[in-house]
Amino acid sequence: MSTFLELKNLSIGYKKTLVSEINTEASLGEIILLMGNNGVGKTTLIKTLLKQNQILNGEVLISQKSLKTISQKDIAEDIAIVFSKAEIPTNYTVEELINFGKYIHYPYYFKIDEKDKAEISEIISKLNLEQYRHTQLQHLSDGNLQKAFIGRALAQNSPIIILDEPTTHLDEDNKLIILNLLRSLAKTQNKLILFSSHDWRLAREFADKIWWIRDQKLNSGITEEILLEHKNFLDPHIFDINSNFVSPKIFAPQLEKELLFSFLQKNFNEDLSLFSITYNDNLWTISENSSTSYHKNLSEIKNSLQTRLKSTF
Ligand SMILES: Nc1ncnc2c1ncn2[C@@H]1O[C@H](COP(=O)(O)OP(=O)(O)OP(=O)(O)O)[C@@H](O)[C@H]1O
Repeated sequence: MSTFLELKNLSIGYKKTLVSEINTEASLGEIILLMGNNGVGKTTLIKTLLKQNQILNGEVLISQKSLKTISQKDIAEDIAIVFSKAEIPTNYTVEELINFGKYIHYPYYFKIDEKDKAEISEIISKLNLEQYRHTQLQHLSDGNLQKAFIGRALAQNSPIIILDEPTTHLDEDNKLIILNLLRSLAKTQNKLILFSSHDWRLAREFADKIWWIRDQKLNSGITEEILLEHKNFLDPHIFDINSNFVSPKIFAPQLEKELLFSFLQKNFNEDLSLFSITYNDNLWTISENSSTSYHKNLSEIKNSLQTRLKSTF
């Protein structure tokens, strides 16, 4: 894979610098998750790449061309942006929206030709939007709306697709559909996909790399390497609702780990660090010194821990 997008000593922001000395790169076929707390500058970075915001220092190279030499009009040849829900144009159908992706290449009076039409039909079918082809955007579900915007970006045929918080308004099912779709686009169509989110769980499952903004710096790396370096990102201690509660050691896949943590935190006000709880083959094992017990579900775990705590104290 060769580098397609390079950020060199890049500083971004407004009057005030938000992130400085960004040095990183990305290749076609990669999917990159842009992370960081509210207000760190994720949208500002995206706007800078789209030339909607001035570079404060350093440079951006797309396919070895400096962004400074690419006109704002031509940037759409390189980067497609997928809008979020807030920006729905009303009274357009799915097909009309996806057609717009083609217009960036032609003057305003242009009419799309047969080849473009065939390509648009293929995009609609790939996104499973056939039955909504003539539906107006305001009547679509959030997931299908997001797909229609992705369709527009695909019609644009640009090598880079950027999405600002694409999953924020989506339920879990739609989130998975969209993320799987993005992953398959990166891999099968060799697109470079950059999307921002607050959700670290998405990183592990969907991103090849993380760009992570903190303390005015952008850290970048292979997802698993960043997560190994910062194990606390994977700890489920996100919402500390119970100050006396101390978690047992939990050995389980991330989702089960988070759910068990959340369940225990709601039900115990004690230090459970003496216990280890392991999930394997749909069975939970509680170990404490030399005693071990097996449980099928969370309520059984709760009963067992309560009994053990009573006998300890
Ligand atoms: N046009 C502007 N002029 C000056 N400051 C701005 C402008 N737009 C945004 N900012 C400020 O820049 C900072 C970063 O904003 P930005 O939207 O890039 O953050 P973000 O990381 O995308 O946040 P969020 O996760 O909340 O979307 C914020 O403090 C914001 O108020």
